[in-house]
Amino acid sequence: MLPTGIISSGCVSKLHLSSEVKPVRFGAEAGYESGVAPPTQATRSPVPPLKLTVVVAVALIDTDNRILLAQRPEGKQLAGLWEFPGGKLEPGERPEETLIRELREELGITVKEPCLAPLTFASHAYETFHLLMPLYICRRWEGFVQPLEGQALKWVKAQELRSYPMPPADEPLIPFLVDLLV
Ligand SMILES: Nc1nc2c([nH]c(=O)n2[C@H]2C[C@H](O)[C@@H](COP(=O)(O)OP(=O)(O)OP(=O)(O)O)O2)c(=O)[nH]1
Repeated sequence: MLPTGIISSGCVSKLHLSSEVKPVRFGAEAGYESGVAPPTQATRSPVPPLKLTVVVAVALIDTDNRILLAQRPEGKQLAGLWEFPGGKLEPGERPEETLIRELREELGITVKEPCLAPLTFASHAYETFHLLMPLYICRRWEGFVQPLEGQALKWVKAQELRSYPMPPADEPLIPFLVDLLV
C-alpha cells in the first residue's frame, strides 16, 4: 500500500517533479495566523498556481428539453467547439449579473435572476489559466434567441451533446444534464 501523499495512477494526470528544494515555512511566517494547518511537504503544489478565471455559463433549456449550444468563432481560443452561452466574470459582478449581461449581449434575451438555477460547475486546468465555471440552468427568458455575435447556435437533446465537440472543461458537465433531462 502507498503511504498518504504518494501519487498513484488513476487520479492525477500530470506530475511535475522539481529537483529544487525550497525552505519550508510554518505558522504565521507562512501566512497562517491560527487554527489552520500549513501545507505539508506532501500537500504543497510543486508548480506555481495558474491564474484562476471565473466564467459563468448556462444551459438554456427550451420547451422540448433541448439545450442551447453556441459555436466558438474562428480566431478565438477553442474555435469551432460548442459551448454553453456565458462569459467571464467582470470585477464587481455577481455570477448571476454576469450571465444576465452576457445573455443580453450574445443572444438578445432578458433573463430574470430567479430563473437561474445552479446545476454544477467545471474546474479545469488549461495551459495558461485555471477555469472555474459555474453552470446554471434556465428555462424561462424573454425575447427570441438570436446569434448577435455571429456565432452558430444549435438546440441539442441532452443525449446528443456528445456528438458536438466541446471544450475539455465541459465534458464532465454532460452527465449532469443527461441526469436532469433524459
Ligand atoms: N462561455 C463559455 N466559455 C467556456 C466554456 N467552456 C470553456 O472552457 N470555456 C472557456 C473558453 C474561454 O477560454 C472562456 C470563456 O471566456 P469568453 O466567453 O470571454 O471567451 P473569449 O475567448 O471570447 O474570451 P476573450 O476573447 O474575451 O479573452 O472559458 C463554456 O461552456 N462556455
